Amino acid sequence: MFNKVLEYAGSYRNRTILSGIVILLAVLLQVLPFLFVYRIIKPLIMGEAISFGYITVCIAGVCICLVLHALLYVKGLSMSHDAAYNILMRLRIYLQRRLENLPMGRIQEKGTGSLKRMFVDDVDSIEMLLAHALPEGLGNVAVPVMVYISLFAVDWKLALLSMASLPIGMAAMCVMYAIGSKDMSNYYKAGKVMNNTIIEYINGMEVVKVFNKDGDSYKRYEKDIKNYRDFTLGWYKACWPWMAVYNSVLPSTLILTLPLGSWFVLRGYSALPDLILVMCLSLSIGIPLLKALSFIPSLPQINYKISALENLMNEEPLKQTDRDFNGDGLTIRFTDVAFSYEKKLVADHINMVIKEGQKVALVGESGSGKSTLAKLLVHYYDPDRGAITIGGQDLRNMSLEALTQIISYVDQDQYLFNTSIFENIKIGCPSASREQVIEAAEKAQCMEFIDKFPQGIDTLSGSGGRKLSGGQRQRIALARAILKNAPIVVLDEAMAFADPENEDKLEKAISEAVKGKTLIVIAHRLQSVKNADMIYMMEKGYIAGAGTHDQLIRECPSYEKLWQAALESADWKTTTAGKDGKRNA
Ligand SMILES: Nc1ncnc2c1ncn2[C@@H]1O[C@H](COP(=O)(O)OP(=O)(O)OP(=O)(O)O)[C@@H](O)[C@H]1O
Repeated sequence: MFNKVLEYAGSYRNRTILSGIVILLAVLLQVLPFLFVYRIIKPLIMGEAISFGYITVCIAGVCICLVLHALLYVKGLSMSHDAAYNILMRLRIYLQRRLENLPMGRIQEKGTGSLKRMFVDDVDSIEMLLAHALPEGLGNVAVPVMVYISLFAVDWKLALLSMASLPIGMAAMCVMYAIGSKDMSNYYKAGKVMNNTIIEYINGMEVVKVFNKDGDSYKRYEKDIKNYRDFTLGWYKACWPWMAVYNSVLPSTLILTLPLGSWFVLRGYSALPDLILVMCLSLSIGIPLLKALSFIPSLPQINYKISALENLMNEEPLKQTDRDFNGDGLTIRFTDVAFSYEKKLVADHINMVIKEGQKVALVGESGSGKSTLAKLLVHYYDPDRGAITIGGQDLRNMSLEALTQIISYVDQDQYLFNTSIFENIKIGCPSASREQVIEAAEKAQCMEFIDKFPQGIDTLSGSGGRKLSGGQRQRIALARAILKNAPIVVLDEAMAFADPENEDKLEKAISEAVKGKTLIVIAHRLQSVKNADMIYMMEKGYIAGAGTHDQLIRECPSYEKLWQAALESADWKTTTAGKDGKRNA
């Protein structure tokens, strides 16, 4: 466990080790006063003559040891904390770099809750290991070991007596550790579920209120936090008895030394001064032993968290190189592509050719795999089989930066940062001038709502773009794409938030964003993609048909069925619109 963490320590590794040595010296200075006490008690018991000056020197020795102990302990702890927080910082930076190299899709799947827990809580818990358990634990274990060795040099029989509590204490400790480790994964899972439920509860509060489901939602929330409480208490209850045993037995070094040691002295097997020395030193190691033991209950937890972090670090990174895009043209080609989420195959035998400048639509029922193909094209995932190339260059054979320079991807849920609308659009091209940003906003039909804000384009969009409507957020995303001016545009349900009022505006924004570019569009509304150069009909992860609208109507029954359904739905909307006089289709 220590080794795993120290691998990320870099130059702070030595500082952590040095802090351990300083604390070890501090613990030694905590034991030394007992030797001074022995130097006073022994002559008194043995009836030897000692002077007041001698006693004063011994007491001064005790005081100096205690002061030095305090100073060194503080110094050691400050060094260990300094090293620990620097290592945590390195670990977080390392995790962030690993995360950046993971497929984007995998990052999204993990969810904000669990990633936050790993980056914040799990990494924080390592502070205990580095700043305390490692330096303090080592010092507080090493000194008792040294003391025991010197006790053996004094009188091996008495030394054995003072160690009598060790086997029972150690056995109790091992049992506790085993119980702790066994139930750790359930305890951790319960924490994870509670974490996700809390985040979901907060995120979904609006929906819960709208559907008046306060009761149900709260019940699940309550169930999960109760579950966590029960797991935690169950886990502690299983560990506590063993903790009590080793906490009380281990430091009880006098339990046999006093009665049996006295008997040894009376029978002449041991010398009285040796018994006094052994008793004094046995007493001295009680505090360090207890201190060392105090870290043990948290070790299984920390070990588990470190393993979880290691798993994240060991996840297979996205396959990419640092090459620029140097393809021959911009023809996109999917060759026998297959892809699964976990073990579930969601796309298979995908063969598609999208020529430069073509407008191509992916259609099909919900869950048929359209978005997955878009995500594969923008390299959110690596395909399990087959290849995706642009201009003959495999996506895995270029850097993600190179790919993002030639593709703009707009999906239903574009994230807006809590900065101004201007900054949010500028992300599309960080070097763009204010005029260029405004021009892109105009082309994306954003100015009409931006002008209504008192601060115009400098209005803050709120966390995640909360101050804007879904349709407005989508138009800002399109403005980003217009500003980016990449030659390939992928639109996934770009009209998802379109209401009759802004449908026209969105359509205009889209036609500006895709002018003269290759377009791959995923749309539920078949009418909007009827004129595409090529339509791919997806069915349960396969391409069921490909061609123009007219070809598919003739040759692909599933497309024909989907088209009929689309017409019926349009009819229904027109009829309903006719009834209340509003335009709905
Ligand atoms: N992150 C994921 N993990 C596991 N399964 C997923 C994930 N994303 C999608 N799926 C599954 O993969 C299949 C294809 O999903 P995909 O989103 O590609 O379909 P789609 O045709 O775009 O659907 P829609 O039109 O509803 O957006 C579905 O069965 C879906 O449940």
